[in-house]
Amino acid sequence: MPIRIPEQLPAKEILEQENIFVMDEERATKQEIRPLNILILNLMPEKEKTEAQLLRFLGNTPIQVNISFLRLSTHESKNTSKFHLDQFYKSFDDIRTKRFDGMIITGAPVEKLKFSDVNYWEELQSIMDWSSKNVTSTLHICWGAQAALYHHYGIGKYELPEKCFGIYRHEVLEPKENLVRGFDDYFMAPHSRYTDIDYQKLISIAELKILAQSDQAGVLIAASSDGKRIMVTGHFEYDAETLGDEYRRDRERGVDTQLPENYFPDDDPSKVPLHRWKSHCSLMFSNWLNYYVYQSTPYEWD
Ligand SMILES: CC(=O)SCCNC(=O)CCNC(=O)[C@H](O)C(C)(C)COP(=O)(O)OP(=O)(O)OC[C@H]1O[C@@H](n2cnc3c(N)ncnc32)[C@H](O)[C@@H]1OP(=O)(O)O
Ligand SMILES: N[C@@H](CCO)C(=O)O
Repeated sequence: MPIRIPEQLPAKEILEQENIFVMDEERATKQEIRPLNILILNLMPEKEKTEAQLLRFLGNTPIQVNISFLRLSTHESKNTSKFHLDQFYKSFDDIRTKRFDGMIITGAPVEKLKFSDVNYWEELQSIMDWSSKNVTSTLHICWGAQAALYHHYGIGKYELPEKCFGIYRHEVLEPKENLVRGFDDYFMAPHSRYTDIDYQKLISIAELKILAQSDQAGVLIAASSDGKRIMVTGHFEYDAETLGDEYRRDRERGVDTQLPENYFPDDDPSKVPLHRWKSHCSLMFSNWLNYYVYQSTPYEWD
């Protein structure tokens, strides 16, 4: 939340130069407060796990947050029960006339497919177009980020020689950007994907900024300059055990997935991994909800 101080206080200028969020009294007296409405398009097969992972971080705010879950009508879910979806999820038709302050589009295990071969691609494109007009800021995760970069900016993806799988060190490239406000210069974050985005095309698009990247894993966070679209290519929201679960799942199925890098203590899968990215993930979600959603969304939509 911003600090409120008198307009003339000398510290105001110093703090503004450091990019600390300072609100003068005039704006503060005009600011109205209401709960935020956040929509989550959950494309992950194990939806209940993802719900808990995201809600854990969205719940860390002094502002009330109303959550709605969105499902696709053009895809029948194999791994989540119809009962759960009917009970807790809405369809695009249910919400298309509404406005949301923020939206999250999750990852999905479809990255090896061409976008057009994903059976819900057309519906997802309609939802992404709708989000441009009806949502203040949309946060896209992993394949959701690849889909947004392709759909909105024509940035393609390509298959990596080996799965990008582990906990990698990232550098903050734009420390004054609100999304990474308060981040350490370097921080850890998980990746779990077989594909990567076309970096040359990404840097050619003036509207996009890279906020954080890793020498090994590439771009982690990119954002449009107006903050309407945030793309996170990794899985910041994953629990401590998630990469280990994916590793064991693949091994049990005879898939030759390598050990997640920099993950198990001593690279020993029998040892319990530490959660070393939780605080930065928490900060990123708080920053997103505060600066890109709450401070930017209209009090009353037209
Ligand atoms: C790059 C990223 O975004 S990473 C995020 C994805 N990672 C994860 O979801 C990790 C957890 N997932 C898993 O462990 C596995 O997907 C499992 C165990 C749940 C299921 O694996 P499998 O049995 O091999 O595959 P299955 O045939 O059930 O399909 C898995 C999912 O792929 C997706 N999928 C596969 N083919 C298609 C297709 N043509 N179009 C759209 N979605 C597809 C679906 O989401 C499907 O799950 P759903 O029907 O429940 O939504
Ligand atoms: N995180 C994913 C990658 C698949 O797209 C998994 O291993 O399940």
